[in-house]
Amino acid sequence: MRNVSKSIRDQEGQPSKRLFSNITVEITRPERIALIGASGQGKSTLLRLMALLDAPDDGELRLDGKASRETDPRQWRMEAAYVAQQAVMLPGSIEDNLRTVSVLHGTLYNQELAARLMEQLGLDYLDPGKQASDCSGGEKQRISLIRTMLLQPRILLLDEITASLDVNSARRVEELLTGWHSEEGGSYIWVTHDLEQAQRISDKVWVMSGGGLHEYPGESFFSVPIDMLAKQYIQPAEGSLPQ
Ligand SMILES: Nc1ncnc2c1ncn2[C@@H]1O[C@H](COP(=O)(O)OP(=O)(O)OP(=O)(O)O)[C@@H](O)[C@H]1O
Repeated sequence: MRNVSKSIRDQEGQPSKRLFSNITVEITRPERIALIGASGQGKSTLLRLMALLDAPDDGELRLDGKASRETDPRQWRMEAAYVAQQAVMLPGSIEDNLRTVSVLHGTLYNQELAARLMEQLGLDYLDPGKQASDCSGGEKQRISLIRTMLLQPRILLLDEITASLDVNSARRVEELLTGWHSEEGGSYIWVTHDLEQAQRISDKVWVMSGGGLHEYPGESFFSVPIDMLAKQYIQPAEGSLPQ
C-alpha cells in the first residue's frame, strides 16, 4: 500500500474529513499483524480498502506487484479476504452458507476442510442443515470466518472477529489462525481492541492514530505494560492522541 489516503464523505458525496493520509506499508513475507487504535481512527476502513471493498482517494495498492486497478476485484478478494465484525448470513442452511463461496467463485467445495474447521472452532455440534439465520451471534461469527477460509486466501483481513465470542471460543479462533499462519504461511491483519489478544496473535503491530499508521515490532511494542499501551493507543484521553 503506497501513499494511501481516505476521507469521510458527506451525504452529497463530498469529502468532509480526512480519516488518514499517506499510509505506506508493505508485507514481504507471511506476517501476523495486529491493527490497533482508538475507535473511529479508520481501522475497518483500512481493511476494507485492502479487500477492494472501498477505494482510496489517493495512493495505490498492489498485490504481487500488480496494481489493484489492473486486477479483477473478485480475484483479488480470493487472495486477500475480509471477515467482517458483523457476520452476515446468507439465506439458507449453514452448509449452504459454507458452499456459497465456492459457488460464487467457481471453485470446488472442500467438505473435508469445512468439517475440520467447524470442529476446530467447536461448531461440530451444529446440524449443517440448520438455518444459518437461527444461529447465535458467536456461531455466525465463526461460520463467517470458516466461509472465508474455505476460499483458501493468502491474506486474511480480520475485523474484530472474536468480539462476540466467549473466552474459550476466542482462544480456538486464535489457535486456528496462528496455526494457519505457521503451517500454511498465510498472513493476517487482525483488528482488535484487546491488547492481550494482540500480543498473543501478532509479531508486528500497526497502530492507527492521528491520521497515520505506525508500525512496531511486537516484542518492543509489548515490552511496555499493556495498561500503559491501552491508555495511549486504545483509550486515549481527550486531546492526547499520539501523532
Ligand atoms: N460509509 C461511511 N460513510 C460515512 N462515514 C463513514 C463510513 N464508513 C466509516 N465512516 C466513518 O469513518 C470513521 C472511521 O470508521 P472505521 O469504522 O473505519 O473506524 P475504526 O477505527 O474501525 O473504529 P472502531 O474501532 O470503532 O470499529 C468513523 O468516524 C466512521 O463514522
